[in-house]
Amino acid sequence: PAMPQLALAIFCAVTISSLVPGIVGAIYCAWTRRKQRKRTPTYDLNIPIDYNALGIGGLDKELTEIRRRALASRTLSPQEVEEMEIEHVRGILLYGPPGTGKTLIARKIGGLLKAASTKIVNGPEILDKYVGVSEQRIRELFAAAECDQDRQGANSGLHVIIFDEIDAICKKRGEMDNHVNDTIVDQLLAKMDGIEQLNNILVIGITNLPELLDSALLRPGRFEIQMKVINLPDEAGRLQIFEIRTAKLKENNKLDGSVNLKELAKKTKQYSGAGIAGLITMADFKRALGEKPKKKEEKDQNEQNVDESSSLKKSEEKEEKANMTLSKKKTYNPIKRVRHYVAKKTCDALRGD
Ligand SMILES: Nc1ncnc2c1ncn2[C@@H]1O[C@H](COP(=O)(O)OP(=O)(O)OP(=O)(O)O)[C@@H](O)[C@H]1O
Repeated sequence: PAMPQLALAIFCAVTISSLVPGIVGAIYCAWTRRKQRKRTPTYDLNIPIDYNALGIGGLDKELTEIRRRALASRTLSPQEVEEMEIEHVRGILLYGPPGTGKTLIARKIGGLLKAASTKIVNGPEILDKYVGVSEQRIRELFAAAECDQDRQGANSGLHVIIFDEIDAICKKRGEMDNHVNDTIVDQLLAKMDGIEQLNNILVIGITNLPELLDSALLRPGRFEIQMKVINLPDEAGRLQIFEIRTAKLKENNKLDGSVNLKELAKKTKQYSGAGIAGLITMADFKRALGEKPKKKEEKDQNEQNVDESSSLKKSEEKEEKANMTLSKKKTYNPIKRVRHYVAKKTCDALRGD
Protein backbone atom coordinates (compact mmCIF):
# COMPACT_ATOMS: atom_id res chain seq x y z
CA PRO A 1 0.00 0.00 0.00
CA ALA A 2 2.98 2.29 0.52
CA MET A 3 3.90 2.02 -3.19
CA PRO A 4 1.05 4.10 -4.66
CA GLN A 5 1.65 6.80 -2.01
CA LEU A 6 5.35 6.88 -2.82
CA ALA A 7 4.60 7.06 -6.52
CA LEU A 8 2.16 9.92 -5.89
CA ALA A 9 4.73 11.78 -3.79
CA ILE A 10 7.37 11.35 -6.51
CA PHE A 11 4.89 12.49 -9.16
CA CYS A 12 3.99 15.62 -7.12
CA ALA A 13 7.63 16.44 -6.44
CA VAL A 14 8.55 16.11 -10.14
CA THR A 15 5.55 18.18 -11.23
CA ILE A 16 6.24 20.95 -8.71
CA SER A 17 9.95 21.03 -9.43
CA SER A 18 9.26 21.33 -13.15
CA LEU A 19 6.78 24.15 -12.55
CA VAL A 20 8.97 26.11 -10.14
CA PRO A 21 11.44 27.53 -12.71
CA GLY A 22 8.52 28.62 -14.90
CA ILE A 23 6.77 30.32 -11.98
CA VAL A 24 9.97 31.96 -10.75
CA GLY A 25 10.75 33.10 -14.31
CA ALA A 26 7.28 34.58 -14.74
CA ILE A 27 7.52 36.45 -11.43
CA TYR A 28 10.97 37.73 -12.32
CA CYS A 29 9.82 38.91 -15.76
CA ALA A 30 6.80 40.71 -14.33
CA TRP A 31 8.99 42.32 -11.69
CA THR A 32 11.63 43.54 -14.15
CA ARG A 33 8.95 44.78 -16.56
CA ARG A 34 7.37 46.72 -13.73
CA LYS A 35 10.74 48.10 -12.73
CA GLN A 36 11.45 49.16 -16.31
CA ARG A 37 8.07 50.84 -16.64
CA LYS A 38 8.75 52.73 -13.43
CA ARG A 39 12.17 53.74 -14.72
CA THR A 40 12.99 57.31 -13.82
CA PRO A 41 12.79 59.77 -16.70
CA THR A 42 16.00 60.27 -18.62
CA TYR A 43 16.06 63.97 -18.00
CA ASP A 44 14.85 66.19 -15.18
CA LEU A 45 13.53 69.56 -16.33
CA ASN A 46 13.47 70.92 -12.81
CA ILE A 47 17.22 70.78 -12.40
CA PRO A 48 18.58 74.15 -13.54
CA ILE A 49 21.19 73.99 -16.29
CA ASP A 50 24.71 74.83 -15.24
CA TYR A 51 25.70 76.63 -18.43
CA ASN A 52 29.34 77.01 -17.45
CA ALA A 53 29.61 73.29 -16.75
CA LEU A 54 27.99 72.66 -20.13
CA GLY A 55 30.64 74.80 -21.79
CA ILE A 56 28.14 77.04 -23.58
CA GLY A 57 28.38 80.75 -22.99
CA GLY A 58 25.94 83.54 -23.84
CA LEU A 59 23.22 81.25 -25.16
CA ASP A 60 21.15 80.84 -22.01
CA LYS A 61 18.01 82.18 -23.70
CA GLU A 62 18.26 79.83 -26.68
CA LEU A 63 18.98 76.79 -24.52
CA THR A 64 16.14 77.55 -22.14
CA GLU A 65 13.78 77.89 -25.10
CA ILE A 66 14.91 74.58 -26.61
CA ARG A 67 14.51 72.92 -23.26
CA ARG A 68 11.00 74.27 -22.83
CA ARG A 69 9.75 73.54 -26.34
CA ALA A 70 11.56 70.44 -27.41
CA LEU A 71 12.85 68.53 -24.44
CA ALA A 72 10.04 68.83 -21.88
CA SER A 73 8.24 65.66 -22.97
CA ARG A 74 11.46 63.68 -22.56
CA THR A 75 11.25 64.30 -18.81
CA LEU A 76 8.35 61.87 -18.59
CA SER A 77 8.69 58.18 -17.93
CA PRO A 78 7.84 55.72 -20.75
CA GLN A 79 4.70 54.77 -18.84
CA GLU A 80 3.47 58.38 -18.68
CA VAL A 81 4.26 58.87 -22.37
CA GLU A 82 2.24 55.77 -23.18
CA GLU A 83 -0.68 56.68 -20.94
CA MET A 84 -0.92 60.26 -22.18
CA GLU A 85 -0.21 59.32 -25.81
CA ILE A 86 2.51 61.93 -25.93
CA GLU A 87 4.47 62.43 -29.11
CA HIS A 88 7.95 63.68 -28.56
CA VAL A 89 9.47 66.39 -30.72
CA ARG A 90 11.46 64.43 -33.28
CA GLY A 91 13.32 67.16 -35.11
CA ILE A 92 15.01 70.45 -34.24
CA LEU A 93 16.54 72.78 -36.81
CA LEU A 94 19.21 75.18 -35.57
CA TYR A 95 20.08 77.90 -38.02
CA GLY A 96 22.06 81.11 -38.06
CA PRO A 97 25.42 82.58 -39.00
CA PRO A 98 28.63 80.59 -38.63
CA GLY A 99 30.41 80.25 -35.32
CA THR A 100 27.48 81.14 -33.06
CA GLY A 101 27.46 77.80 -31.25
CA LYS A 102 24.82 75.78 -33.11
CA THR A 103 26.87 72.61 -33.29
CA LEU A 104 27.91 73.08 -29.69
CA ILE A 105 24.24 73.26 -28.58
CA ALA A 106 23.32 70.21 -30.67
CA ARG A 107 26.08 68.13 -29.12
CA LYS A 108 25.12 69.20 -25.62
CA ILE A 109 21.45 68.29 -26.11
CA GLY A 110 22.46 64.63 -26.34
CA GLY A 111 24.34 64.97 -23.06
CA LEU A 112 21.49 66.82 -21.37
CA LEU A 113 19.05 64.08 -22.32
CA LYS A 114 21.47 61.34 -21.31
CA ALA A 115 21.10 59.92 -24.78
CA ALA A 116 22.14 56.33 -25.41
CA SER A 117 24.01 57.54 -28.47
CA THR A 118 24.74 60.83 -30.23
CA LYS A 119 25.83 60.64 -33.85
CA ILE A 120 27.04 63.69 -35.66
CA VAL A 121 27.45 63.67 -39.41
CA ASN A 122 28.35 66.41 -41.85
CA GLY A 123 25.96 66.80 -44.77
CA PRO A 124 28.72 66.59 -47.40
CA GLU A 125 30.00 63.34 -45.83
CA ILE A 126 26.72 61.68 -46.73
CA LEU A 127 27.12 62.45 -50.41
CA ASP A 128 28.63 59.80 -52.63
CA LYS A 129 29.12 59.58 -56.37
CA TYR A 130 27.69 56.06 -56.53
CA VAL A 131 23.96 55.64 -56.92
CA GLY A 132 22.16 54.70 -53.72
CA VAL A 133 25.16 55.00 -51.39
CA SER A 134 24.07 58.33 -49.88
CA GLU A 135 20.59 56.96 -49.18
CA GLN A 136 22.16 53.84 -47.66
CA ARG A 137 24.24 56.03 -45.34
CA ILE A 138 21.10 57.76 -44.12
CA ARG A 139 19.42 54.41 -43.46
CA GLU A 140 22.48 53.24 -41.52
CA LEU A 141 22.30 56.30 -39.28
CA PHE A 142 18.82 55.30 -38.16
CA ALA A 143 19.48 51.55 -37.96
CA ALA A 144 20.78 51.38 -34.39
CA ALA A 145 17.80 53.29 -33.01
CA GLU A 146 15.34 51.11 -34.93
CA CYS A 147 17.02 47.97 -33.65
CA ASP A 148 16.98 49.31 -30.09
CA GLN A 149 13.29 50.10 -30.40
CA ASP A 150 12.59 46.56 -31.64
CA ARG A 151 14.39 45.04 -28.70
CA GLN A 152 13.41 47.36 -25.87
CA GLY A 153 10.23 49.07 -27.01
CA ALA A 154 9.27 52.07 -24.90
CA ASN A 155 12.32 51.56 -22.71
CA SER A 156 14.79 52.09 -25.50
CA GLY A 157 17.36 54.81 -24.81
CA LEU A 158 17.31 58.01 -26.83
CA HIS A 159 19.33 58.22 -30.05
CA VAL A 160 20.32 61.70 -31.19
CA ILE A 161 21.31 62.12 -34.83
CA ILE A 162 22.87 65.45 -35.78
CA PHE A 163 23.13 66.56 -39.40
CA ASP A 164 25.61 69.44 -39.59
CA GLU A 165 25.39 71.48 -42.81
CA ILE A 166 22.12 69.77 -43.62
CA ASP A 167 21.62 72.17 -46.54
CA ALA A 168 24.27 70.21 -48.43
CA ILE A 169 21.96 67.19 -48.66
CA CYS A 170 18.44 68.59 -48.35
CA LYS A 171 18.15 71.32 -50.93
CA LYS A 172 14.75 72.06 -52.42
CA ARG A 173 13.68 69.16 -54.61
CA GLY A 174 13.16 69.58 -58.33
CA GLU A 175 15.52 72.54 -58.57
CA MET A 176 18.72 70.69 -59.37
CA ASP A 177 19.86 68.95 -62.51
CA ASN A 178 20.82 65.69 -60.85
CA HIS A 179 18.25 63.72 -58.93
CA VAL A 180 20.63 62.53 -56.23
CA ASN A 181 19.63 65.39 -53.95
CA ASP A 182 15.93 64.58 -54.43
CA THR A 183 16.32 60.93 -53.52
CA ILE A 184 18.36 61.81 -50.44
CA VAL A 185 15.64 64.21 -49.30
CA ASP A 186 13.02 61.50 -49.97
CA GLN A 187 15.02 59.01 -47.92
CA LEU A 188 15.45 61.37 -44.98
CA LEU A 189 11.76 62.27 -45.08
CA ALA A 190 10.83 58.58 -45.13
CA LYS A 191 13.07 57.92 -42.16
CA MET A 192 11.77 60.91 -40.22
CA ASP A 193 8.19 59.86 -40.90
CA GLY A 194 9.13 56.38 -39.77
CA ILE A 195 10.08 57.90 -36.43
CA GLU A 196 6.34 58.19 -35.78
CA GLN A 197 6.48 54.60 -34.66
CA LEU A 198 9.70 55.26 -32.81
CA ASN A 199 9.91 57.44 -29.77
CA ASN A 200 13.61 57.02 -29.31
CA ILE A 201 15.06 59.32 -31.96
CA LEU A 202 15.76 63.03 -31.97
CA VAL A 203 17.12 64.46 -35.22
CA ILE A 204 18.90 67.81 -35.14
CA GLY A 205 19.65 69.68 -38.36
CA ILE A 206 22.15 72.55 -38.47
CA THR A 207 22.49 75.06 -41.25
CA ASN A 208 23.67 78.54 -42.12
CA LEU A 209 21.29 78.62 -45.08
CA PRO A 210 17.77 77.55 -44.04
CA GLU A 211 16.29 79.15 -47.15
CA LEU A 212 17.88 76.42 -49.28
CA LEU A 213 16.12 73.58 -47.44
CA ASP A 214 13.23 71.64 -48.92
CA SER A 215 10.09 72.95 -47.26
CA ALA A 216 8.74 69.43 -46.65
CA LEU A 217 11.44 69.00 -44.01
CA LEU A 218 10.07 71.86 -41.98
CA ARG A 219 6.52 70.68 -41.58
CA PRO A 220 5.23 69.51 -38.20
CA GLY A 221 6.44 66.06 -37.27
CA ARG A 222 9.78 66.62 -38.97
CA PHE A 223 12.05 69.55 -38.06
CA GLU A 224 9.15 71.15 -36.26
CA ILE A 225 11.20 73.23 -33.83
CA GLN A 226 13.21 75.80 -35.71
CA MET A 227 15.54 77.88 -33.61
CA LYS A 228 17.49 80.84 -34.83
CA VAL A 229 20.88 80.98 -33.12
CA ILE A 230 21.91 84.32 -34.42
CA ASN A 231 22.76 86.78 -31.73
CA LEU A 232 26.35 87.57 -31.18
CA PRO A 233 26.94 87.30 -27.45
CA ASP A 234 26.58 90.45 -25.36
CA GLU A 235 29.24 91.48 -22.87
CA ALA A 236 27.97 89.12 -20.17
CA GLY A 237 27.81 86.28 -22.70
CA ARG A 238 31.32 87.02 -23.92
CA LEU A 239 32.60 87.01 -20.37
CA GLN A 240 30.91 83.64 -19.86
CA ILE A 241 32.62 82.28 -23.00
CA PHE A 242 36.01 83.69 -21.91
CA GLU A 243 35.53 82.05 -18.52
CA ILE A 244 34.60 78.73 -20.09
CA ARG A 245 37.45 78.80 -22.58
CA THR A 246 40.10 79.73 -19.99
CA ALA A 247 38.84 77.42 -17.23
CA LYS A 248 41.33 74.70 -18.12
CA LEU A 249 44.22 77.17 -18.24
CA LYS A 250 43.17 78.47 -14.83
CA GLU A 251 42.87 74.99 -13.41
CA ASN A 252 46.40 74.17 -14.55
CA ASN A 253 47.84 77.47 -13.33
CA LYS A 254 48.58 78.59 -16.87
CA LEU A 255 46.51 81.74 -16.63
CA ASP A 256 48.28 84.65 -15.03
CA GLY A 257 46.46 86.33 -12.15
CA SER A 258 46.67 89.69 -13.93
CA VAL A 259 44.47 88.52 -16.82
CA ASN A 260 41.34 90.60 -16.82
CA LEU A 261 38.61 88.65 -18.56
CA LYS A 262 36.07 91.42 -17.98
CA GLU A 263 38.26 93.81 -19.89
CA LEU A 264 38.62 91.31 -22.73
CA ALA A 265 34.86 90.81 -22.82
CA LYS A 266 34.43 94.58 -23.15
CA LYS A 267 36.91 94.79 -25.99
CA THR A 268 35.56 91.95 -28.08
CA LYS A 269 32.30 93.51 -29.24
CA GLN A 270 30.99 91.82 -32.42
CA TYR A 271 32.87 88.61 -31.63
CA SER A 272 31.06 85.30 -31.98
CA GLY A 273 31.68 82.36 -29.66
CA ALA A 274 33.95 80.84 -32.29
CA GLY A 275 35.78 84.18 -32.61
CA ILE A 276 36.54 84.22 -28.90
CA ALA A 277 37.57 80.55 -28.97
CA GLY A 278 39.89 81.43 -31.86
CA LEU A 279 41.45 84.29 -29.89
CA ILE A 280 42.26 82.08 -26.95
CA THR A 281 43.73 79.43 -29.24
CA MET A 282 45.85 82.06 -30.96
CA ALA A 283 47.06 83.35 -27.60
CA ASP A 284 47.88 79.79 -26.57
CA PHE A 285 49.90 79.22 -29.73
CA LYS A 286 51.81 82.42 -29.30
CA ARG A 287 52.62 81.56 -25.72
CA ALA A 288 53.67 78.07 -26.75
CA LEU A 289 55.96 79.57 -29.38
CA GLY A 290 57.40 81.84 -26.72
CA GLU A 291 56.61 84.99 -28.69
CA LYS A 292 57.61 88.05 -26.75
CA PRO A 293 55.17 90.96 -26.45
CA LYS A 294 56.13 94.18 -28.20
CA LYS A 295 57.98 97.00 -26.46
CA LYS A 296 55.98 99.16 -24.11
CA GLU A 297 55.91 102.33 -26.25
CA GLU A 298 54.71 100.35 -29.23
CA LYS A 299 52.02 98.74 -27.13
CA ASP A 300 50.84 102.08 -25.77
CA GLN A 301 50.66 103.41 -29.30
CA ASN A 302 48.48 100.46 -30.32
CA GLU A 303 46.21 100.95 -27.36
CA GLN A 304 45.64 104.56 -28.29
CA ASN A 305 44.72 103.70 -31.83
CA VAL A 306 42.15 101.01 -31.43
CA ASP A 307 38.87 100.26 -29.71
CA GLU A 308 36.61 103.33 -29.66
CA SER A 309 35.04 103.91 -33.07
CA SER A 310 36.36 107.48 -33.23
CA SER A 311 39.90 106.33 -32.68
CA LEU A 312 39.27 103.54 -35.15
CA LYS A 313 38.40 106.13 -37.75
CA LYS A 314 41.55 108.06 -36.94
CA SER A 315 43.68 104.97 -37.21
CA GLU A 316 41.90 104.10 -40.45
CA GLU A 317 42.90 107.44 -41.95
CA LYS A 318 46.39 107.15 -40.61
CA GLU A 319 46.76 103.65 -41.94
CA GLU A 320 45.31 104.65 -45.29
CA LYS A 321 47.91 107.40 -45.64
CA ALA A 322 50.67 105.04 -44.61
CA ASN A 323 49.42 102.46 -47.06
CA MET A 324 49.42 104.95 -49.89
CA THR A 325 53.00 105.88 -49.29
CA LEU A 326 54.20 102.38 -48.60
CA SER A 327 52.49 100.42 -51.32
CA LYS A 328 49.54 101.13 -53.53
CA LYS A 329 48.63 97.46 -53.74
CA LYS A 330 48.21 96.95 -49.99
CA THR A 331 44.55 97.02 -48.90
CA TYR A 332 43.57 98.17 -45.46
CA ASN A 333 40.94 96.35 -43.47
CA PRO A 334 39.96 98.14 -40.23
CA ILE A 335 38.05 95.13 -38.87
CA LYS A 336 41.09 92.97 -39.38
CA ARG A 337 43.16 95.55 -37.56
CA VAL A 338 40.84 95.65 -34.56
CA ARG A 339 40.80 91.86 -34.50
CA HIS A 340 44.54 91.82 -34.69
CA TYR A 341 44.78 94.21 -31.82
CA VAL A 342 42.31 92.34 -29.63
CA ALA A 343 44.06 89.08 -30.44
CA LYS A 344 47.31 90.62 -29.35
CA LYS A 345 45.72 91.93 -26.18
CA THR A 346 44.35 88.48 -25.42
CA CYS A 347 47.75 87.03 -26.01
CA ASP A 348 49.42 89.59 -23.75
CA ALA A 349 46.80 89.10 -21.10
CA LEU A 350 47.11 85.35 -21.11
CA ARG A 351 50.83 85.65 -20.80
CA GLY A 352 50.38 87.93 -17.84
CA ASP A 353 52.04 90.81 -19.63
N1 LIG B 1 28.41 80.18 -27.12
C1 LIG B 1 29.59 79.58 -27.11
N2 LIG B 1 30.17 79.23 -25.94
C2 LIG B 1 31.37 78.61 -25.92
N3 LIG B 1 32.07 78.30 -27.03
C3 LIG B 1 31.53 78.62 -28.21
C4 LIG B 1 30.26 79.27 -28.32
N4 LIG B 1 29.98 79.45 -29.62
C5 LIG B 1 30.99 78.93 -30.30
N5 LIG B 1 31.93 78.44 -29.47
C6 LIG B 1 33.21 77.83 -29.87
O1 LIG B 1 33.34 77.97 -31.26
C7 LIG B 1 33.46 76.69 -31.90
C8 LIG B 1 32.60 76.70 -33.15
O2 LIG B 1 31.24 76.78 -32.76
P1 LIG B 1 30.12 75.92 -33.47
O3 LIG B 1 30.75 74.90 -34.36
O4 LIG B 1 29.15 75.45 -32.48
O5 LIG B 1 29.47 77.04 -34.36
P2 LIG B 1 28.34 76.87 -35.45
O6 LIG B 1 27.32 77.91 -35.15
O7 LIG B 1 27.89 75.46 -35.52
O8 LIG B 1 29.16 77.26 -36.74
P3 LIG B 1 28.99 76.71 -38.22
O9 LIG B 1 27.65 77.16 -38.67
O10 LIG B 1 30.10 77.38 -38.94
O11 LIG B 1 29.14 75.22 -38.15
C9 LIG B 1 33.00 75.67 -30.88
O12 LIG B 1 33.71 74.50 -30.95
C10 LIG B 1 33.25 76.35 -29.58
O13 LIG B 1 34.56 76.06 -29.18
